Amino acid sequence: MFEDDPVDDLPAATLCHLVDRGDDPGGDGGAAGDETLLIRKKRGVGSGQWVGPGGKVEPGETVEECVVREVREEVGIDVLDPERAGVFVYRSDGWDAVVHVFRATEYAGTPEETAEADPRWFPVDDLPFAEMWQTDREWLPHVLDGGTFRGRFVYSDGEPREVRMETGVTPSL
Ligand SMILES: Nc1nc2c([nH]c(=O)n2[C@H]2C[C@H](O)[C@@H](COP(=O)(O)OP(=O)(O)OP(=O)(O)O)O2)c(=O)[nH]1
Repeated sequence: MFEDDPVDDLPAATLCHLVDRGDDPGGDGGAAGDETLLIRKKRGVGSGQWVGPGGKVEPGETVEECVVREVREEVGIDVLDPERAGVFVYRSDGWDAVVHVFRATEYAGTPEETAEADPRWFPVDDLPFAEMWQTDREWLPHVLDGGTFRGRFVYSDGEPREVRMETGVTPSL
């Protein structure tokens, strides 16, 4: 899957997909059923789109530390039980990365808008795919359903040109 990629040299990044189950997920008075927290990114790579919170791993930081820090910085909550759900190599004209995807169900605090992100809960069966990275629709349903994946997505001119994915595998490189 990653034989042609310099995975050790690519920048690492994280994404967090928080799933809230129960009668009133998110505590926002919304409908019953599973919901997931997405942010509308205000700046950086992919700004304007809906994505899971996350960002680049800093020097000396583990991916687990990164995902907790990024969620706190972007929406002001503490994720308590992040687990690895997937990993993908992302290649494009201007930005390449290894992206580590986490799933979580426990958190402390209430998501708040920050300078970086506008958070909103979405029903897991009604996600805004038209305003998301195109290849997220390939893997996000598996992650929200408790599954795992590995993928390789090559974009050029903003369009996915190569899409490879396997599910039900250990989410490591
Ligand atoms: N959902 C989704 N996110 C992706 C894809 N490819 C990709 O690089 N990303 C994410 C991973 C990182 O979270 C983000 C790029 O980092 P960023 O610009 O948000 O980093 P950051 O918030 O730490 O920003 P900075 O302050 O470090 O510049 O883009 C993709 O295909 N789908």
